[in-house]
Amino acid sequence: MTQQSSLGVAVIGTGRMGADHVRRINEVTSGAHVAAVVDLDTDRAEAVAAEVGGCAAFADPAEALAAPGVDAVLVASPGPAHEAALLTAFAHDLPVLCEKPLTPDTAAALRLLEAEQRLGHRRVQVGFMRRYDREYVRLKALLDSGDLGRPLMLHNRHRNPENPPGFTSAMAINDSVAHEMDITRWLLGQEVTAVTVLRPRPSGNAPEGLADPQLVVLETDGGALSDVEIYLNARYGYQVQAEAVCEHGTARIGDGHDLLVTAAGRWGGTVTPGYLERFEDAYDREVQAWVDATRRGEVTGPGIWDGYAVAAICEAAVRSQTEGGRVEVHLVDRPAFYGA
Ligand SMILES: NC(=O)c1ccc[n+]([C@@H]2O[C@H](COP(=O)([O-])OP(=O)(O)OC[C@H]3O[C@@H](n4cnc5c(N)ncnc54)[C@H](O)[C@@H]3O)[C@@H](O)[C@H]2O)c1
Ligand SMILES: O[C@H]1[C@H](O)[C@@H](O)[C@H](O)[C@@H](O)[C@H]1O
Repeated sequence: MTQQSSLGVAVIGTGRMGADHVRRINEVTSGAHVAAVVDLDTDRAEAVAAEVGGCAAFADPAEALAAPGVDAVLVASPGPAHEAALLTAFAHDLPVLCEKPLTPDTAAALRLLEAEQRLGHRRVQVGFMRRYDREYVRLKALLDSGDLGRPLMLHNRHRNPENPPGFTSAMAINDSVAHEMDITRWLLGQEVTAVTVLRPRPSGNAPEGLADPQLVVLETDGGALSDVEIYLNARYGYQVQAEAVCEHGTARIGDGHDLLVTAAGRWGGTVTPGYLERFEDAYDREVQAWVDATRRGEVTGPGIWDGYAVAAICEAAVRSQTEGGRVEVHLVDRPAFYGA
C-alpha cells in the first residue's frame, strides 16, 4: 500500500454495525475500499459483498486476512470474538479499527496489550466513536480551556428505544455504559478509580430478568464524579446527553435541537430513532480519521490502553451490579509504549 493507493479494508462481522461500516467505506470514506467481508453466516457476508459490487466474501477471518489486496482490518464481530480477530491481524501485522468493546473481559484485554507491545508498534484504534462526535469534541475543548474552572461532576444519560435480543444486565454495562466510561476518562483526562451500580425497580418495558434502567456512579483520580443513567427500553427513541458541572458554570450536549418547532400548543425538537442516526457523522469522521492515519503509517485515536481501562472499569461495575456496593478499579501501570 502506498500513500497514493486506496486502502483495501477487510470487514469482519457484517451484522448491523459491520454492514453500516461496509456501506460507509464504499460510499463516504475517501482513500479506502472494501477488499473483503467476513461473517460466520456466509449468506450474510455474500449479501453484503453483493451490495458493494461483489468483493471477496469469507467465513474464516484467517483466510480473509491472508487474501491479496487486504491492507487493513475493521473488526465488527461481537465483543467475545475480538481477541481472536486482533491476534490474527497481528500475525499479518495489519492495522485495525476494532469496534468497542475491545474485549468484554480484562484478562483478554491485557493479553492484547502485551501482544501489541510484542509487535513493537501500535496497530489498533478502538471504536469509541463518541470522541469524534462534534458535540463531545466541543465540550472537551471547553473543559480543556479552563473557562468554566475545574469539572466537578458529569451527568450522563444513555437511552435506547429497546434492548438488542439476548441482552443481559452485564451487557448493559459492557456494551452500552462502556461508551460513558471511555468518554468520562477522555473528557476529564482522569482515570476511574471506583464504581457503584444502583438499580431502581425495573421498568415494565424491560424483559423479565433484565435490570433496566441502571445508575452507574464513577469516581475519578481527580476527585470528580460521573453518573450514568442507562435505560435500554426507553421506547421513545435514542438519546445520549452529557452535562458537565464545573466550578464556574455548566455545559450540556445532546439535546438534539437541529430542528426546533414552535407552533400552536407545542414547542420542541426531534429525537433520533437509533445510534446509527444519532452518531452517523461521528462514525463517518472516526473511519475517515482511521483511514487517513493508516495511509500515513500512523495510529491515532483511542487505542488498546483505553480499551483495557474500560474493560477493567466494566469488570468492577459488573461486580458491583451482582455483589452490591462500591468496587475499586485497579489498573496495571500504563506501559511507556502507550505514552503519558
Ligand atoms: N460504536 C457503536 O455505537 C456500536 C453500535 C453497535 C454495535 N457496536 C459494536 O459492533 C460490534 C458488532 O455489533 P452488531 O450490533 O453489529 O452485532 P450483530 O450481532 O448485528 O452482528 C455481528 C455479526 O458478526 C458475525 N460474527 C459472529 N462471530 C463472528 C466471528 N468469529 N467471525 C466473523 N463474524 C462473526 C455474526 O454472524 C453477525 O453477523 C460489537 O462489538 C458491538 O458492540 C458498536
Ligand atoms: O452496541 C450498542 C452501541 O454501542 C450503542 O452506541 C449503544 O447506545 C447501545 O446501547 C449498544 O447496545
